Amino acid sequence: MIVNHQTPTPEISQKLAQLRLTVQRASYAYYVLDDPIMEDGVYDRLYRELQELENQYPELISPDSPTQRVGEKPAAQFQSVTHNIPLYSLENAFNMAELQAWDEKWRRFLGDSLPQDPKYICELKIDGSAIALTYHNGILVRGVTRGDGVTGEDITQNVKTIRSIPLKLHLDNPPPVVEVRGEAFLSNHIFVQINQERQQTGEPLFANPRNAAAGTLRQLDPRIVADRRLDFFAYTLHLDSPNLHDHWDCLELLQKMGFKVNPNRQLCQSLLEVQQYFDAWDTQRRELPYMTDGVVVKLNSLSLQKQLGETRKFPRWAIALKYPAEELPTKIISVTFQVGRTGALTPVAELEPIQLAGTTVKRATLHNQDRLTELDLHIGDTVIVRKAGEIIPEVVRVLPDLRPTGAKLVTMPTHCPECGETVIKTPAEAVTRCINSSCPAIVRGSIIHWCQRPALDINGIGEKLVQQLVDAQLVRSVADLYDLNMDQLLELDRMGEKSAQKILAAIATSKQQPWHRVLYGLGIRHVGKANAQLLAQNFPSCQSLAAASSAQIEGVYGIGAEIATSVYQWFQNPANISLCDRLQQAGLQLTSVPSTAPKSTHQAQPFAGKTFVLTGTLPTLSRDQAKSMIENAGGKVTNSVTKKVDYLLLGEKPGSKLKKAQDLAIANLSESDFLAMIKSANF
Ligand SMILES: NC(=O)c1ccc[n+]([C@@H]2O[C@H](COP(=O)([O-])OP(=O)(O)OC[C@H]3O[C@@H](n4cnc5c(N)ncnc54)[C@H](O)[C@@H]3O)[C@@H](O)[C@H]2O)c1
Repeated sequence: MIVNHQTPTPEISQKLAQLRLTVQRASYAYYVLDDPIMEDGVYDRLYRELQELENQYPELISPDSPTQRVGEKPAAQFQSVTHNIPLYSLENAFNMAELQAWDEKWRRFLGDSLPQDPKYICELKIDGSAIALTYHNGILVRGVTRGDGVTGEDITQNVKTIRSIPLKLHLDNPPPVVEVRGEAFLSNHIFVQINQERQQTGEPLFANPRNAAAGTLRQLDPRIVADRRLDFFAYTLHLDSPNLHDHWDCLELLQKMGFKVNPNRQLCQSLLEVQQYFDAWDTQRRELPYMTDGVVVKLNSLSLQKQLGETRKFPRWAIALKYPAEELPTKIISVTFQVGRTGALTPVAELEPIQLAGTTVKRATLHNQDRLTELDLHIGDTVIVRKAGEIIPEVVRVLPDLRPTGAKLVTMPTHCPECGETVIKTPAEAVTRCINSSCPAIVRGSIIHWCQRPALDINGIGEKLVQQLVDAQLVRSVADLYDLNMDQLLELDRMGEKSAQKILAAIATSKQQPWHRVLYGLGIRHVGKANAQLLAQNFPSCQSLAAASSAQIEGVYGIGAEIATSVYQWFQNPANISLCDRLQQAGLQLTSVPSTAPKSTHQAQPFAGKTFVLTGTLPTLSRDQAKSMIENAGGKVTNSVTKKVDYLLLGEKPGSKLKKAQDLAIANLSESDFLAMIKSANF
């Protein structure tokens, strides 16, 4: 513990009070209302910050600080009862270094009486709600929520509805008293089902299965509890017996007594093995039908556990090693504005760097003016940043309680930060745009897009070279790339003859790329890879597409009105027509082998009456694109897998929907199957 002997400044006291208030509010919403106001990762981080400040200034610790207790005292819905043995929380570790520090700490605590080769047990940390069960002579007499660890609520009637909790222990000679602890939880698909029902009846949705489980346990009507099919894994047995030497024995005995014990436990000889278990389960856990948020590491020996005992909040012999959060709080240092290839200005938050889901995040997108207004963002704000999967980090929320006094509101600029021209805001789009087509940022963006792999795939032309080419005014549009010569390239900084040759060769090769990639490369708004393919299939030449009416373009399955208008308008601009002419003269493929004529708008709808569910990431289509293609073809997209679903459109890293669909024998479609179905219906 770092103890600071300086008196806290008024700013520190104020910051700590604000932080305490925010954590208190979150804790109440989470434990008492089962309705969290922030992500767990965010809570954990703020809690840590509060803990660290309190460690630095112990005189500022107040007895009502969330760091001073386990959970919250529940609302007086059920009878409040004192636990026979306190129900502790677990200390958290967020990385291996913290796990190592815990290991050193308990070893230090034991001093000379350190045992030889202590073993660890790793168990999955089930994201449910802890309950304490008491059995008298083998009969369940009491079930209690954790509450604040000392007192909980008597929910015996509700506990009796959980089928995986034995009402009578499977023992011939049960001891007079047995205490069992474990986690009550809901499977993911029941959680989805409950929320669907709540949505239909207009009730607020549960944020996650854990809150849903906690909320269910505290339902006053046991019939509702029974209906929700809670499940239970036992993980602690309090029983004095000479035959029990370690935690592993306890888990086996619990199983014999008739409890479900999570089968994915492992005995580990070292922290390295613990790490291997933790890493392996980081992916495997996504296949489980219930949520887990970490691994609980426990010392196996019961005598060691006894020697170490507990602090006021945690056992010293166990720790929860949490999987990295995808949302964390940090601070806004400043906001910059990026101009994209379409001229759209994107506000970007420059952040105090944080480690998020395995990478350092320093910047996050703020999308557009509407988002800025919605967030009411001020410089210096503490914000929640999310990075899920491959998605660019984004600011999802502001914590206004933690705003510094006098903080400046962030607004969109009135002039383009690149070319200085006045920007315009299109009311229909929520986008602020620079409309100067020779704005260097727009030119650079369109050339980078042209050279990227899904477009013309010109190897060797990256952002730096594009910047040089535009700055030297050698390239003002993509067509200029095809006029570049050796001498011009050699004049650029750090450009050798070999590199220049390679670049010219790559530019020449790009002339072979098919029409749909040229179309994608043109960067017409809303025309992504899949749409470019669809359009090129239906309009086999640039000329035919340029001559098509908006209605004809919209007649292509998968092409909505917005895309059609954007394409149509693009070809109405004479500058774009002359760009296409120049590209054609340069030898690019603006025609494909004709296979079809533009489609009429009156085709049979191939997916009429069919219901689709999407899961995972598709190779080329975004979810929105796939959704609009299905809807344009007469189909319906829903979120939950039920018997009424006809197809599961399956991408990479699918979620639990895949398992559910397999159980219900619903047909899977890959993206290529799906595109083939659309295509065959189109021809
Ligand atoms: N989102 C919010 O606003 C908010 C507010 C308060 C708390 N929280 C979350 O709650 C957590 C703190 O809650 P907590 O005090 O219950 O601690 P915890 O959930 O971090 O860990 C302790 C709990 O783990 C559970 N557990 C699951 N599997 C277990 C196993 N195999 N062995 C032993 N225990 C197991 C038990 O219920 C135990 O009580 C934090 O992670 C925090 O993110 C979130």
